Amino acid sequence: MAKLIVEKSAPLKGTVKVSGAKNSVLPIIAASLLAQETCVLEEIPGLKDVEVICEVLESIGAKVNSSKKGIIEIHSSTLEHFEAPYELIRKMRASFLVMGPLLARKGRARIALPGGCAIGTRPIDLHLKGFQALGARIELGHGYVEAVADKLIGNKIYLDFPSVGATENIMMAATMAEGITMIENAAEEPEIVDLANFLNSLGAKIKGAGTDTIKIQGVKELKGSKHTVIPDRIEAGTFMIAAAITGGDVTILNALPDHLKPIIAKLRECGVTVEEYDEHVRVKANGQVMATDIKTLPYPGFPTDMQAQFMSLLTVASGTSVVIETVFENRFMHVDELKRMGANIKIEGRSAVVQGVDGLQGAQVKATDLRAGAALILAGMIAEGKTEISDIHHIDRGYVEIEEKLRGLGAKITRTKDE
Ligand SMILES: CC(=O)N[C@H]1[C@@H](OP(=O)(O)OP(=O)(O)OC[C@H]2O[C@@H](n3ccc(=O)[nH]c3=O)[C@H](O)[C@@H]2O)O[C@H](CO)[C@@H](O)[C@@H]1O
Ligand SMILES: C=C(OP(=O)(O)O)C(=O)O
Repeated sequence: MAKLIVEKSAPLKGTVKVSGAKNSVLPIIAASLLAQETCVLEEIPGLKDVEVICEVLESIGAKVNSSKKGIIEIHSSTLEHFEAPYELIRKMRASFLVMGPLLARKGRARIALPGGCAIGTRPIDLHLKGFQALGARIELGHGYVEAVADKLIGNKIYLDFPSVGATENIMMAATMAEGITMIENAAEEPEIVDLANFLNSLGAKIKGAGTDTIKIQGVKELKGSKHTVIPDRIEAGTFMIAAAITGGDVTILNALPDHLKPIIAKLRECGVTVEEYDEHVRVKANGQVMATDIKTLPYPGFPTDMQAQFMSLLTVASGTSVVIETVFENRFMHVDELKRMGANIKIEGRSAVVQGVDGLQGAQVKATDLRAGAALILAGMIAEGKTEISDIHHIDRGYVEIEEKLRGLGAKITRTKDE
C-alpha cells in the first residue's frame, strides 16, 4: 500500500490555496437528489469521498458528470431506485445523507446501516427520530434501515445533541414536507448554512440555518441551480498548524476567518501571530509555542476535526496542555502514534494531558483516521529523521493533493507507489 514519507522540514513559507469543503460538498451532492432540474456545483474538491457519494447517486439512477475539474453536474429528474447498498455506505458514512432526500423524493429509502468507525460508534438515532417525526415508518433488519412515508408532514423536532448529519438529513427531508418543520437544538456549522443556501437556491424555504433553530416551510417541488461550495475550514486549519509547528510564515488563501475563530484564538494563546483578511489568513510563528487547553464542542466551539492536528502542535509546546474531546467518545487514536514519535501524552477518560517535549523523532506510524493522519504529517515535518505513514487512504478522503500543497511551502514529503 502507498505510504507518505515525511522528513524534518525547514520552516514552511509561501502561499497555499484551500479547496472546497468536504463536509459541505457531501450533503450538497446528496441534496441534488431533490432537484427536478440540473444542479451545477463548483469548487468541488477532488477527494475520494466525493467519488464515493457520486457513485451512490449513480447507483440510485442520477446522472453525474464530473468531466471538468472542480465542477460537477447532477441530473436527478428520474430516480430509478431508493436503495444505497452496504458496499458504498461501508466506504463512507456520509453516504447515509441520501436518506433524507430519497424519502422526500420517492417516499421510500432503504440504506445500509453505517456502523461505527475508528473515532466512535456514531449512531443514527437522531436522524431516524427526525424522519419518524415527519411521519415516516422506520424498519431495521438485515443490516439495513428502511423508511417509508406516503406523505411527509412538517413537525417540531428537538435534537438531543446538535448532530451535523441529523440536522442535514432532516432539513433535506423536510424541504418538500407538507407545512412547517422546526429543528430545535440544530447544528450551527457553516456547512449547514451552505447546504441551506443551496437548498434555498433550488426553491426551498429555509430560515435560521446557522442558529440553533431552523424553520423549513415545505414546497411542492425543487428546481435546479448553480452553487459554489464554501472553503474547507478544516483544511485551512491544518495548514495554519503546519505554519505554526514548523516555525514558518504561510498565507492561506480561500480561508474565511469567520469560520476559523476557535482555531485562530487558540493559536494566538500559543503565541502564534494570525493576521485575518476577508478571504485569507496569514500565520507567522514567533519562536517557542506555549501550551494551551482545548475542549472540542459543536460549532462555534473548537472543532473535533482539528483536535488531532492541534495536539501535534501541543506535543512540542512549552508546558502542559489538556485536550478534552466531548464530541466523539473515541477520538484519541492518534495519541499512541504520536507517542511512538516521542510525544509525552497521557489519556484520562475523555482528556489527554500533553506534556510538551523538546522534539519528536521520526517513526513508522499509521493513519488511524483522516485527521489522525493529518496530525502525523504535521508531527513528521518537525521530527528528527524520517516518518513513514501507512494507511494513507484515510488522508485522501479529506485532503486534496496534500503532499503537493505542502511541498509548495517547502515541506519534505513524498508518496511511495502502491506495492
Ligand atoms: C461528513 C461530515 O460532515 N462529517 C462531519 C460531521 O459528522 P457527523 O454528522 O457524523 O457528526 P454528528 O454531529 O452527527 O456527530 C456528533 C456526535 O453526535 C452523535 N450522534 C450523531 C447522530 C445521531 O443520530 N446520534 C448520535 O448520538 C455522534 O455519535 C457523535 O458523538 O460532523 C462531525 C462533528 O462536527 C465531524 O467530525 C465530521 O467531520
Ligand atoms: C470525521 C470526519 O469525517 P466523516 O464524518 O466523513 O468521517 C472528518 O472530516 O474529520
